[in-house]
Amino acid sequence: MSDAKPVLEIRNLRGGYGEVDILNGIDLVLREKEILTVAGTNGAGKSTLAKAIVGLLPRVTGEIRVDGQDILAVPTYRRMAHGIGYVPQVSNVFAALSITENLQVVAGVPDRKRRIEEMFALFPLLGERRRARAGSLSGGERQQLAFARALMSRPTLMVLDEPTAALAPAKVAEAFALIARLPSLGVSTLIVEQRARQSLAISDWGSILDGGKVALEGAADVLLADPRAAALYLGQAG
Ligand SMILES: Nc1ncnc2c1ncn2[C@@H]1O[C@H](COP(=O)(O)OP(=O)(O)OP(=O)(O)O)[C@@H](O)[C@H]1O
Repeated sequence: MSDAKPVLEIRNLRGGYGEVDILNGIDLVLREKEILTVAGTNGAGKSTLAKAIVGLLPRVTGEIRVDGQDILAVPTYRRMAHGIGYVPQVSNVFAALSITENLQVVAGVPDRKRRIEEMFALFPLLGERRRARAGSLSGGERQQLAFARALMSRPTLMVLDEPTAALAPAKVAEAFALIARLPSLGVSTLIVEQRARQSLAISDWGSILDGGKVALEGAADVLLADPRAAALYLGQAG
């Protein structure tokens, strides 16, 4: 374990959508300016975990601490104030609005004009096309806008739900390169990802879920070299 301060601590997290539990007692820790990949088989509960962290899972028990504060009872719309940014798998931008408008409508951003310019400095392509409708953007550009929207509120914790799922294969490496920059912006990041090898390659830590539980966890490079992880969860190398 590193010595960095924990930003996200999850203890004995259980819950689901209806009667049946999808999360069956998850524990994990994400530390300051680190990246944690949550991988696992289809249906293991990865996206459900992301939803629980941002407050979108209807039934959940256990502990979710952000910067030491238990946020389990905090409603979704107030979790942003606790420093959480979220990029959902789909519907992550407003297609009918321009790029600038997509950034303007993010609630609760102090010094909004300056923050928008900071986003354009970070994503020059968005700045160049600021008046374009989001619906006219490519998948990769749309995703940059989704990231910019999530970063507007200056989060300390980013939750990314399968950030490469909707991208053309040629854009995947670019997306991981973008995520790899988040720690330098002071952001700790939890990535839920099916492309486990590529995601672990830019991560400090990994947790592999199976049946709503953590089946394997550890330093990302150790997991990448672990034959059990390779055989059961990571697929073929390369
Ligand atoms: N809104 C929902 N209502 C009811 N059940 C759901 C809902 N969303 C997901 N589930 C169920 O919860 C289980 C876990 O789904 P989840 O999306 O968390 O898996 P995942 O690990 O992200 O899988 P994948 O990699 O295939 O996206 C699945 O059995 C799924 O059918």
